[in-house]
Parts: sequence; structure tokens; C-alpha cells
Amino acid sequence: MKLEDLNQRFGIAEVKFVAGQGGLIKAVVTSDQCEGEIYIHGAHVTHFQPTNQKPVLWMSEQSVFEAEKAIRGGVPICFPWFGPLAGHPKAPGHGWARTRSWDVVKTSLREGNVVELVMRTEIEDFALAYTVRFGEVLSLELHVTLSPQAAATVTYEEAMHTYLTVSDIHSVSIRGLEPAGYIDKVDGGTTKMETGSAIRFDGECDRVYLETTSTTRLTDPGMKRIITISKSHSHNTVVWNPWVDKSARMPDFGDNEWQGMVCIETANIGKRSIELKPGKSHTMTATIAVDQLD
Ligand SMILES: O=P(O)(O)OC[C@H]1O[C@@H](O)[C@H](O)[C@@H](O)[C@@H]1O
Repeated sequence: MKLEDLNQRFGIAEVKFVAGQGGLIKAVVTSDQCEGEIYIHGAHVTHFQPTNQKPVLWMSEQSVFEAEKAIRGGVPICFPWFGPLAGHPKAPGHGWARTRSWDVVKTSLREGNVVELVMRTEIEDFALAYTVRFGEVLSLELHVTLSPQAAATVTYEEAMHTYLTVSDIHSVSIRGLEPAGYIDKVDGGTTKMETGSAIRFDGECDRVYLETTSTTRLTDPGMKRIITISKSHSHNTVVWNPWVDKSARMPDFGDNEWQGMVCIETANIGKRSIELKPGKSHTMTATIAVDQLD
């Protein structure tokens, strides 16, 4: 849909559609609670800033904004697989959802001045509805339905791959995942156990935490804040920072940008992939809140 049509059908006082970077269309949200942005490309939230706080989501200055490419930063949606697709080296990493144009279904102002946007798309036999609520907190809800016409049960992986801004990766810590087993992708995919009281960073980190439904808290003394991610119907949390070498290998990631970000991803992957029968649905949610440290 064209920009004018989007504004005519879905523009409200708090939501305006504009041409964003690379000419891709984004919705700009402004309310007394927060500022936010979501691109139609990938239904990709690229900005969330509660009033009187600093931006919560990290964006790479090197991000590419092109129809075939994924935006680097914000909240990419990974679906229907996570990471590389086993046995298909040419398939795009993290699936199709983050590189396709989604349809806007609804914009509304809800109770408490929370701005809600709903977007949808179809991928293979799945219908995806993504509801994003911009308020004092950011709430993300991915609702997946397998078509009643599908021939059989289908399995998928999913993640809301949240990139968070931090003052300095060396000084932040994450609590809430211990004790949990995790797959250490930096150490050849071996399974380990988190035993410390908090996760801290001193090198590349790429971990899939297993059997964890708990809330995670990212403490950032430099920014004097705690970011809390609570979730539902998600059994994995992925923690990722590419550090020096991997950043250098990624063309859309600045060489030193790894110091100012970390990903805490709400997911269902691997053994926790979701299996849907025809006509059935599954909803995964994540809520991101910010509290000031005194
Ligand atoms: O470069 P991409 O496809 O956006 O992926 C970024 C990272 O995403 C993380 O979720 C994965 O665990 C990492 O292995 C991966 O490198």
C-alpha cells in the first residue's frame, strides 16, 4: 500500500506513516508515554524510547535498508526458522519474516494512551499477526496460525531478536537465566550449565538458553538503568554479542559497535520448536520495561 493510502486508512494522531531510510515505509509513534518506530519491511520495530528515558533499542549505523535485506538492530522477527536452515545453506538466516513487507491491519489508541499497531503476513501455510503496543513499556505479541487447509502438522522456530542499547558491554550483567542449561554456539554447540549469579561479558557470546520461561534483567550501571524482559509461551532465551572478530566480518555492523549492544531474544527453537496442527495457533509475547537505577 502507498504512503498516502496508509495514512488515510491507518493514520491516527499518534501514528504517522513516513518514508524511512532507503525509502522503506515506517510508522512513527508519538504519545505522552513514548516515541517509537516500526518498519513495514519485516514488521521491524527500530525505535522505542519511553518519555524521560534514553532509547532502549540498539540500531547499527551500518544497517542496510533494502527490500531484500534484514535491518540490523531493533527487533527482527525470526520465522519460520532460527539461524541457518539445516541442510539448506542458501536459505536466508533467521527465515523469511524479517525481509518481507507486512500489511498493516489496525492502528489504535488504547486505554492508558497505549498505541497499538497490528501487522500481518503469510509465510508458507502460516498466517502471522504481530501486535506491537507502544506505551510506558513495549509489548510484542507474535500470533501464528497454521491454515486449516494445511495437509499436516507443521513445525516452526521463532524469535523476537531484541537488540538492546548498553553503555558498555564490559560493565553490564544479565540476571534471571541462572540456573539454566545453554547451548554455547561459540564453543561448537556444546551444552553447558549457567551456574554464576549473573551473566557478564568478556568475549563473543552466542548462547541459546534452554527450558527457561523466566524474566531477564539487564543491569547497566553506565546508563543507570535496568531493562526487564518478561515473556510468555517462550522456552528459550538467546543471548548474543558478536565482539571483535565477528563484528568485523559483518558488513552491516560497525567494527566497534559491539561495545554498545547486547541481544536478549525471546524464542522457541530447536527442541522447543512449535508444532501446529492445521487450524491451530500459538502466541509468543515479550514485554520490555525500563527502570531507572538510583
Ligand atoms: O546476522 P544475522 O543473521 O542477523 O544473525 C545475527 C546473530 O543472531 C543471533 O540470534 C544468533 O544466535 C547468532 O548466531 C547470529 O550471528
